[in-house]
Amino acid sequence: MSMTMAEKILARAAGLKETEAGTIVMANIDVAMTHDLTGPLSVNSFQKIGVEKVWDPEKIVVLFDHQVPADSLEAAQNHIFMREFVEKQEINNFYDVNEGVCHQVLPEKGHVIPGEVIVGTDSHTCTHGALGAFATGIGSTDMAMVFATGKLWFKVPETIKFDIEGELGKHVYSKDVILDIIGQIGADGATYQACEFGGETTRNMSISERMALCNMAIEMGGKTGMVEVDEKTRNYLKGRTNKSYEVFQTDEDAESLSTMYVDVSDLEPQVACPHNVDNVKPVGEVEGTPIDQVFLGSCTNGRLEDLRVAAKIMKGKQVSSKVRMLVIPASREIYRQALDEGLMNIFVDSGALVCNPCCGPCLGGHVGLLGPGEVSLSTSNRNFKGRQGSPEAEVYLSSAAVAAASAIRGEIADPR
Ligand SMILES: CC(C)[C@H](C(=O)O)[C@@H](O)C(=O)O
Ligand code: SF4
Repeated sequence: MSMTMAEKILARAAGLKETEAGTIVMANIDVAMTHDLTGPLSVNSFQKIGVEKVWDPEKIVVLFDHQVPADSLEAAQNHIFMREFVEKQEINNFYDVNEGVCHQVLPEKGHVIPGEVIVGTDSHTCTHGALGAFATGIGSTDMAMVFATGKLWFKVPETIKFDIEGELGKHVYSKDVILDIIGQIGADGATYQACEFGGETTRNMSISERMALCNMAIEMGGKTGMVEVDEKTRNYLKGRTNKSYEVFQTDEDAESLSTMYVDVSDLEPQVACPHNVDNVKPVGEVEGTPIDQVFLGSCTNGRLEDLRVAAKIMKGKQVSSKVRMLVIPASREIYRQALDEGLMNIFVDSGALVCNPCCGPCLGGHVGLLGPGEVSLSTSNRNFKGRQGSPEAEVYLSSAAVAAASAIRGEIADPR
């Protein structure tokens, strides 16, 4: 039977020869991730079940990233609570306040393996599909069941394949591609679909760029984002994991597969305007919009390549006196590499603030919140009302290049 990558992975995880979209399967979970914000809810629910020990401590990853270091008494208490859980359950895969954002740290540390089923109590867990896994966000009570049994049921999703073709122009990146797609099909355009990104353009993208695509699958309602494993994937995994893995590919004649053709050859830098991710416009239409803050970071665009692009634009220039710019590398590894490459000097010399790897102001829970009436340009993935602080603030989303150019200009600017 012809199947999609998502169907094949879920069938494998459920111990079945085959399955098809719409079927309910009970899958064995390969990796279960929780963090400082949703972890306490998951652990509370787990404790209510009354099971003493988690099913397999080696398959659980606990990481602190949303409020690190603790910015409130509540956050500090959450951290204490989770550290106690980790110790009691003998969970070795524990990353405290110093590693960075879960969706960057998990792949870096070799927890993301092609063909595996990864669940996390965070909606952007779909990012990990960039390495050919089936990865999805789940609720905290679902996670409690995973902790107890190692299993979770799924309705097998249909797949929408984005066949992305064309060469990206100067200062046009995967962020612009995904914003364009979301703008076209809307915030519910791929509801409960496995969003598979393919085509020549995707194949030419780095793993970081593919992660940015998959990261935002949830912003169009997707169950997960995925990219087929290739040489780049294998190279990325080298040195990060010794685990052998199975590679699954979508059969072109799979029944539950639909395809959307996306031509990006004339694509301009894109910006998502307040207050919805699908309110997307070419940068030219919003050029000149005054901004108060620029946030370069997050699990969407806080990677080394993003920092490089921004540093190149900002080198020798000053951040506008009207703007606060926050640079937050997505992980310690990225931070370290950026230091080695001299990128941090460029940011600091330009007047930007460099913070420790964390989610930062992305969801308004930590450093750099916006006040009423303020406008932010952010490389993250959501711009909902109140997302980065005050409900009376406005958030625009863009690539790192648009963010850097705008920080210098003091208003939304075209990096070209
Ligand atoms: C805190 C967490 C539940 C949340 C998510 O699930 O995505 C956050 O990471 C976000 O980006 O909004
Ligand atoms: S960086 Fe933002 S989107 Fe990503 S996990 Fe953190 S809060 Fe969520």
